Amino acid sequence: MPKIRASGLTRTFGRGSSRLTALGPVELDVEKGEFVCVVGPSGCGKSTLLRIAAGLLRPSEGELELRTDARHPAAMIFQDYGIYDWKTVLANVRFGLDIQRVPRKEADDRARSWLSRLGLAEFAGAYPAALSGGMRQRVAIARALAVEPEILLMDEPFAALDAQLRTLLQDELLALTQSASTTTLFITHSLEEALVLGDRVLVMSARPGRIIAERRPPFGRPRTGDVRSDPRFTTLKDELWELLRDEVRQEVREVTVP
Ligand SMILES: Nc1ncnc2c1ncn2[C@@H]1O[C@H](COP(=O)(O)OP(=O)(O)OP(=O)(O)O)[C@@H](O)[C@H]1O
Repeated sequence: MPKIRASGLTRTFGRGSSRLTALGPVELDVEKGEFVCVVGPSGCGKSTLLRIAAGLLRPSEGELELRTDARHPAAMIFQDYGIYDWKTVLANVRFGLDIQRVPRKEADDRARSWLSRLGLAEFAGAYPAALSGGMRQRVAIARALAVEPEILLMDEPFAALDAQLRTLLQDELLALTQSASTTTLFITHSLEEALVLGDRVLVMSARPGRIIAERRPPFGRPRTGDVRSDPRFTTLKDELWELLRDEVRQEVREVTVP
């Protein structure tokens, strides 16, 4: 049984002459423990897909089903971190556990243990304003992983970070999701990122976004960031870009030609 299944999933926005089909139809199965990356031109509906998966938006047609049990929910990480500035780092990481009514002591212990895994132990009592962008993003990751989610939904979580930090966090995410067998749906603009992280990379068309191709990077599991220097890496990246180029052109044409 797949952990995520979309069938005939479509989303439109607006009405009448301003009606716009943003996404679909999308057919998608993500198996337990699989890491699936989605790439596609700007505006093709990637975030819409993820927001539907997170229950923040409803499909217009079709459905998207997440199969989790109550103890291991789905967690979502956005590009803009989504952490609360008025809560300490520890309280931010404990947030999902508090919602799940995990007893205080256990929640504290679990939150602290995730903070130390992500190198943030000494910042437990700090407020997010005192942290760098990379540290804030690690708080968001710790918060999502602390609930031990069965499914992790990530919308360009590293897009705002510099290249070095991004590489570092990709490697951390690889290690964390592999050790916990988390099922992950990950949106990115970066083909490199998709190839480092994904068991599968799905390529979406220009709007309305449909899945037009799929590639399986031939790097085994457990995997580390070393795959970046694998000769097959560049070949695959070129191949993905080949698939994507026409879609990006189409999107640019739509934006520039009224
Ligand atoms: N709430 C909304 N109301 C109206 N239109 C919307 C809404 N949300 C998204 N759209 C439109 O739907 C289309 C898809 O948007 P979406 O944000 O899902 O694309 P995306 O692939 O994530 O884009 P990007 O890569 O630039 O982040 C866009 O044309 C966008 O303007």
